[in-house]
Amino acid sequence: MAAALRFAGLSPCVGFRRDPSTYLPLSWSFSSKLWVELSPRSIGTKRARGYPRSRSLRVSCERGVSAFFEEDEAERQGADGDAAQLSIVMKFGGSSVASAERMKEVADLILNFPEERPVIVLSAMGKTTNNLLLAGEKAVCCGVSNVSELHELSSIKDLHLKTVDELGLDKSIVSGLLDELEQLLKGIAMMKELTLRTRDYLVSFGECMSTRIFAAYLNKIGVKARQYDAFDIGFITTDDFTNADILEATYPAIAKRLHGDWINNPAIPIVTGFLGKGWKSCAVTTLGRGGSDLTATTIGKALGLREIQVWKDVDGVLTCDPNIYPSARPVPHLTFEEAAELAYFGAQVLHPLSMRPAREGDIPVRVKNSYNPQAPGTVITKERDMSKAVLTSIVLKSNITMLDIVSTRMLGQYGFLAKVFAIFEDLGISVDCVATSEVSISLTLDPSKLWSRELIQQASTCAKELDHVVEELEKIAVVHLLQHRSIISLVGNVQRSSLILEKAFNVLRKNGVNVQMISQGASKVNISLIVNDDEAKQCVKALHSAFFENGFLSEVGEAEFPGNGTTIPSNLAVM
Ligand SMILES: Nc1ncnc2c1ncn2[C@@H]1O[C@H](COP(=O)(O)OP(=O)(O)O)[C@@H](O)[C@H]1O
Ligand SMILES: N[C@@H](CC(=O)OP(=O)(O)O)C(=O)O
Repeated sequence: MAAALRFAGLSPCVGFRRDPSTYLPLSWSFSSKLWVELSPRSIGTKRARGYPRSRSLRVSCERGVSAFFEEDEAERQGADGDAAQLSIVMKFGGSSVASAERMKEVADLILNFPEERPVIVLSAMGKTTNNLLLAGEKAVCCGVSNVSELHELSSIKDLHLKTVDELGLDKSIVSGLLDELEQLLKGIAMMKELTLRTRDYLVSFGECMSTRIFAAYLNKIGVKARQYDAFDIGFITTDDFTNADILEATYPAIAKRLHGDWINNPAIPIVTGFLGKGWKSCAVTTLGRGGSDLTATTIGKALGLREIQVWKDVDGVLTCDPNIYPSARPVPHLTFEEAAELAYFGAQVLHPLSMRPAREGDIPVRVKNSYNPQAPGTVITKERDMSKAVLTSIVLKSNITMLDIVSTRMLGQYGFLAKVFAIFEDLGISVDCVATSEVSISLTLDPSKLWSRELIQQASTCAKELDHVVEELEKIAVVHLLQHRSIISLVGNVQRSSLILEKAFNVLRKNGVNVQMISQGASKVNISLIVNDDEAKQCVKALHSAFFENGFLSEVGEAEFPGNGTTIPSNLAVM
């Protein structure tokens, strides 16, 4: 859904957003000051068909100069011919493409929907990203001559060469990248340093290899496919290596590239998840762990697709992390807001930012199980019937740091909260949950920033950073740093917060647990309870039993899941 526009002899490209109130940068490389606006006449028809019918687009620059453009003929033809449009995006995570066998199954799955014209987004095979990160860390201190012997490097090589072999493909599809990877690790060993920028380049090998293998396999079995590296087709990000944000300019750029190629020579696009290109550095960036979900929703919005599918190894978004509670059940329907809150508060199943493009584009997201495609999965949409909903899911985020901050001045001191938050702003640390009075404040620190540092094993840096926060706060307050806490988030219909809290506190009281802080976000879909780390898992199990397994009024009730005879563990007290 892109159009090439002619302007003063240039052909900058734009994609069309669905929201008529928003404007697009015409082209990130062309001029960030130039914006494109769809003429009002085009909005209605575009919403209905996913493409603007109007041929006239008004373009204005900051000084108010306007001009009219004409769409490129070839793309107009493509856009008008509905049969030619790409229709959905399907993202397959690492577990879905962990082996040759799995890749064949994914190919079958795609072929089972011949009426769809999907864009495919793939993550790295199995545990490849973790192995790349570990190999990088070991390379820093193992010495150049020992790099070839690194266990993680051997695992990566074995997995990819075996997969290529079992799929009957040529070794050359990955051998060049594997050599390059080894050279990179030797470079890291020589420098004895692994910067965040190099780390992102290092992990990018995972997605670069999985997509090349899969595209080659599809071509081999007679299904035309084309591989794309996201950083080469317009995924423009900030330069925050390991946690980059996608910039607005990405949408028109990828729409133009994917749509243009599809019109000229249709082939299923196979795109690397997780990766982007820093807008200043032009280096490879990554979108944070699990970032392929975000790649998929970004493509969905950019192309105005009908549906975004994320294929996992579970039957959808579950009522709780199955690693904590194996009998957790699939949640049939969620709103974008609920899913975003679940992801933000720690449910590993979705990337925390992945709901944003889907919500902005109003495109349904379906979470499906590639190991069990028959399962209905979870559908995530803008709205759902909340009349019977109470609790949707319980999420646990462990190893949280909590701060109790009490003003050293007496009551009536205005500006205290502002001063506290200014300190966090200065230090670039964001806050998760907050509870306040006029002179005191309890808060938890957003661990995502600290997590990424933990990943690179800079625990000492992390501790130093916390010391620094406390030092600054102690200039205006008495501060207690409380570590090893957990946030239990109750995501659901907070219109019924009294009911949820009554039930939850009864369960916690019977289990002898004292809640140390409670916070209800403005989003009104989440109540967070802070407890000690060592009590948290038991609490989640007890809460899950009480809310989902005792006939308690809940949208996820027995009627929808007949025959689920899960028993309550005997060591838990529930209502
Ligand atoms: N509420 C939840 N619902 C579903 N899965 C969850 C939830 N919380 C944690 N998980 C974990 O998330 C995993 C799926 O996410 P992820 O590993 O990122 O998938 P993929 O790599 O296939 O994209 C599941 O295997 C499960 O262990
Ligand atoms: N491979 C990356 C990106 C990703 O999204 O992976 P997955 O879809 O397997 O969670 C990671 O492990 O973080």
